[in-house]
Amino acid sequence: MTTPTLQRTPVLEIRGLDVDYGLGEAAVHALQHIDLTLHRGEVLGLAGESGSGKSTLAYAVTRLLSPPGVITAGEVRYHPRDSAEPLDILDLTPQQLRAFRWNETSIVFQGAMNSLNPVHKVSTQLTDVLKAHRPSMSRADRQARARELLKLVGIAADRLDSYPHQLSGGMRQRVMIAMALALDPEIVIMDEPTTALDVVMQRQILQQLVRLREELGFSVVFITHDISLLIEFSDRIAIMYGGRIVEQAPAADLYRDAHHPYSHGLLHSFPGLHGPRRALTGIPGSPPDLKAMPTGCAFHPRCPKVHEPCQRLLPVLTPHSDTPDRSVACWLHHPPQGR
Ligand SMILES: Nc1ncnc2c1ncn2[C@@H]1O[C@H](COP(=O)(O)OP(=O)(O)OP(=O)(O)O)[C@@H](O)[C@H]1O
Repeated sequence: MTTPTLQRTPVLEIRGLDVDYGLGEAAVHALQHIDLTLHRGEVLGLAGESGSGKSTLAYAVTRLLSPPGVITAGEVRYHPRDSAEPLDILDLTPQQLRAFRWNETSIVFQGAMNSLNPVHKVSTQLTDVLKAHRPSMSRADRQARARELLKLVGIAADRLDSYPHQLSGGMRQRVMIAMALALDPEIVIMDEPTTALDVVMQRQILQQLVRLREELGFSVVFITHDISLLIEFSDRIAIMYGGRIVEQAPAADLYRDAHHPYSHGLLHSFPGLHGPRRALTGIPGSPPDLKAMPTGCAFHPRCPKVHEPCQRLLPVLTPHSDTPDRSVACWLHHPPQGR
């Protein structure tokens, strides 16, 4: 776990975000009422089983959702560093959106290292990003920036002349991270950035990313299936289940004491890298089918703590009264009143 010097200034505020795949009766509600804040300089981890909506959230906030995905409600407010006025990303024109992407935010997708163009040298791929978005930059400056970017991610500058197939998987992934940082974005979204790599390489790359974040001050949304990596490298974690956030907490607090039975199950489905041994229990059953969601709390059919209101009433994400930094959507912690 990192020990951040967190400034609690929001850089991205997601409010009431709903995303469907498809229209009308056939629509699948992939995200429902997502409220989430990314603070400047923090690493926010997103966890949840396959199909819980993590990638949909990443695509929606960058307006990269392709049909049949549609944003049906909500706001995504971006706070530029030098401006008092936030922008609603969902209202940006295509031209504003182009400037927003790369300049302000960038994404490293799942399996990104395989998206390098095999017929172009690393230098061309890095300088092309600069050419497209910084047209006034001279050729020499672009080359210098490309060298600097490779150095940032721990690759020797002489690799600029390599083709992707001449690099290892770890190096290709570092090149993708260098590309994501090319225009000094405020937000970097990493969707399973290191999954294809071995564990040692994954940790090295993430350690470097966290160091760069401290040096350059960007914020990170980090999505991975690997909960131990998430706990180690995130400042805060949001747990998703069936298209909703069911718990949010600082990573250390979540690790010590998860409030939602689903978070508890996720954390006890993997062996921790540090700390005392704990019994692995896993989670019985499988993730919900979004086309036939259970009534009440979507987790209730799998929940070891299920009790009366859970089948009937949907719990909403509610801040903890003593620690407002934590919130949970569970009737165990916020019993229904008068219903
Ligand atoms: N193009 C699509 N059409 C219909 N449904 C989709 C589409 N893309 C995603 N979904 C559905 O939306 C839900 C959320 O998917 P998403 O990929 O965001 O989950 P995820 O948590 O990122 O999963 P993973 O960890 O496997 O990447 C899933 O139930 C999925 O079936």
